[in-house]
Order: sequence, then structure tokens, then C-alpha cells
Amino acid sequence: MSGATATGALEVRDAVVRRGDFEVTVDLSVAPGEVLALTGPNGTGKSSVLAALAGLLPLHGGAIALGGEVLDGDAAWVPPERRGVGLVPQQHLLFGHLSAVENVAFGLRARGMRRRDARSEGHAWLERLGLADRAHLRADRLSGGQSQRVALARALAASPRLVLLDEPFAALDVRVRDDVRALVADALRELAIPAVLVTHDAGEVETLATRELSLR
Ligand SMILES: Nc1ncnc2c1ncn2[C@@H]1O[C@H](COP(=O)(O)OP(=O)(O)OP(=O)(O)O)[C@@H](O)[C@H]1O
Repeated sequence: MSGATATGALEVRDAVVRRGDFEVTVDLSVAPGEVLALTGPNGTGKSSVLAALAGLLPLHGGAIALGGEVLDGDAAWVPPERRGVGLVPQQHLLFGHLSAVENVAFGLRARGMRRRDARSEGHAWLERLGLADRAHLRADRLSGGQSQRVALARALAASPRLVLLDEPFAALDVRVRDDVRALVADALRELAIPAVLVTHDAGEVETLATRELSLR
């Protein structure tokens, strides 16, 4: 997250997001501590909007600002690694050859934290998400739901200034889903940063989101 300094609200104005022939224009603002649920039918551009916020898809118009710093638009462009954004995509991209704890520690190391401190912080996050006993397993030996929890721990551990969650609980077994949701809600409250949650689950909107924006 080096280079990321400002904290504060996410402001998206007339942002034109394109993927192939698809195009959507969005306006939204999310204050620190708020969780905006981005909902709507399949193919309406929810994941593409998250990709634009993360800097993986440049805008074709409008602007994205975070804490008053323009990330994209108005001739400005901040690359993904300098946005301070914690993204949990639908296909969590863990490093398969690294252990669960090394995956969580990776972002902390990238921010300059010492190896030992990063590992201990990584352990604390895995424990929090109920994965203490999987910390030393290679990520490619984890189940889908376990990998998803490691991806959540990795995103939240790195002190992001914006969190983007793309159906983060969909792969979780019903027995742990409510607990993990509650843990993530607590973590988001603690971090007091804006968050955007893509979901098809009305219950999740109810329990986690402070507001909802439905794409059509
Ligand atoms: N790599 C791609 N190249 C071209 N078009 C794409 C690509 N990825 C997605 N699209 C198109 O962009 C549109 C928006 O897709 P996106 O995944 O953002 O929607 P979504 O609302 O997140 O959908 P879902 O609820 O199914 O996850 C779709 O019409 C899709 O076909």
C-alpha cells in the first residue's frame, strides 16, 4: 500500500466502465464505516465496477476518488498496487505454492513489515477467521471455502483504505457462513473504511450493508 496516504470516502462520479461491448455508468459514494451493497441481475456489471475501483479496468469517462485523491479520471491514474484497496474477487487469487499464513503475510511484507511481525499478524487474522489449524498448509491444498477465508484475511490484514468484496461468502458452507459474515462485519467496523460488497443474497444486504445500489 505504499504511496497510499489519504483516507476517507469513496466518490465515484459518472464513471464509465467498459468490458468488451458491455458498458455501464455509475455514480456512488461510500463514507468510511459504510458498506454499500452492489446488487442486480447477472451481467449488469457489478464485478466490472469492482475491477474499475481496484484499478484493473481503466475508466472511459468520469472519475473515482478516495479520500479526496483522484485514482482514475481527470487525467489522473493511480495503479492498483498504490490504491490501498483490499479486493476479494470471486476467484480468489492466492499464491498456491505459499502457505495460508504466507499468503496473508505477503501484503504486510509488501508494505514493509518485518517477516516475523507479518507472520504473527497473519496468524492472528487466520485465527480470527477460524483457520488457525490451516495456517501452514499450502494454499493449493485448501478447500474453496478455506481459500476464500484466507483471501478475506489477506485483504483485511493489509490495512486497506477501501475494501471490495465480490460475493465473498458464496463458497462458504452454511455452518460457517454466518460466523465469517459476522467476523467480517466486525473487522469492517474496526477498520472504519468504505466497503463495497457485491452480493445476490438479500439476507447479506440486510445484515452487512448500510446501503444498497442496484444495477439494472
Ligand atoms: N473479459 C470479458 N470480456 C468481454 N466482456 C466481458 C468480460 N467479462 C465480462 N464481460 C461482460 O461484461 C458484462 C458485465 O459482467 P460482470 O461480470 O461485470 O457482471 P456481474 O453483474 O458481476 O455478473 P454476475 O452477477 O453474473 O457475477 C457481461 O455482459 C459480461 O458478458
